[in-house]
Amino acid sequence: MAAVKVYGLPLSTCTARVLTCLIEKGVEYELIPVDLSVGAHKQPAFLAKQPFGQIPVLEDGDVTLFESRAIASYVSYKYKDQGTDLLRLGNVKETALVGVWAEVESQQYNPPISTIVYELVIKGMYGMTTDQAVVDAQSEKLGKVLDVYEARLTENKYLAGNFYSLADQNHIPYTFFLMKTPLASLINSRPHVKAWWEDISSRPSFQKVLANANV
Ligand SMILES: N[C@@H](CCC(=O)N[C@@H](CSO)C(=O)NCC(=O)O)C(=O)O
Repeated sequence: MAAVKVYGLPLSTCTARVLTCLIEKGVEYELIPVDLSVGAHKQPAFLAKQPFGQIPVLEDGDVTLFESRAIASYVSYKYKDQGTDLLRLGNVKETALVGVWAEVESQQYNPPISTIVYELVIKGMYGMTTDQAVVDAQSEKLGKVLDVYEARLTENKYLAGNFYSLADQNHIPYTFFLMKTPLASLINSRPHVKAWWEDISSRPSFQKVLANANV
């Protein structure tokens, strides 16, 4: 029985963000499915773990956490001496740059890409109609963010420097879904961004998340 429990669904983007981190750090975990389709995440038992009623939640002994990025940071720090060095704690400048680009993912990249994925992927799963005006507006915003990434990745193999880090890793789940839409062009039209995406998404950790989700 693994000490670490993750409540979520294997291909929910935010659950995948946590699972990818656990695997990259070589941490055993048990995934406990939460059936969103029946509203299990809105029931009192789950709300007691996650007051906003969203997945994922991580339980590690007497620690119960939510917010996937905070969970990934916790895992990266607690298990800093095993698996990939995702926080670069031996070099304060590198740690700081990991923090900058992890925040860029959350504040600049996530808002447009999560809206695009909702409109082009999630809505379709529930027979809802895409709002193309929203997609167009968010595509323009994401394009501007990716222009910054293209310039950064021309100088550095990864976002925080010439090392893979949590900053890169946090991008993977939503970008995976974007690449299944016609707006994959936003990534593929930028050569350094495209090379970066192909590199980070081919890592065994994320490939194992996909395999476990039968994708
Ligand atoms: N900022 C949070 C977002 C969690 C979230 O939206 N979870 C979704 C599934 S993943 O896309 C969710 O639980 N949706 C159901 C709902 O919001 O009711 C995080 O990073 O963990």
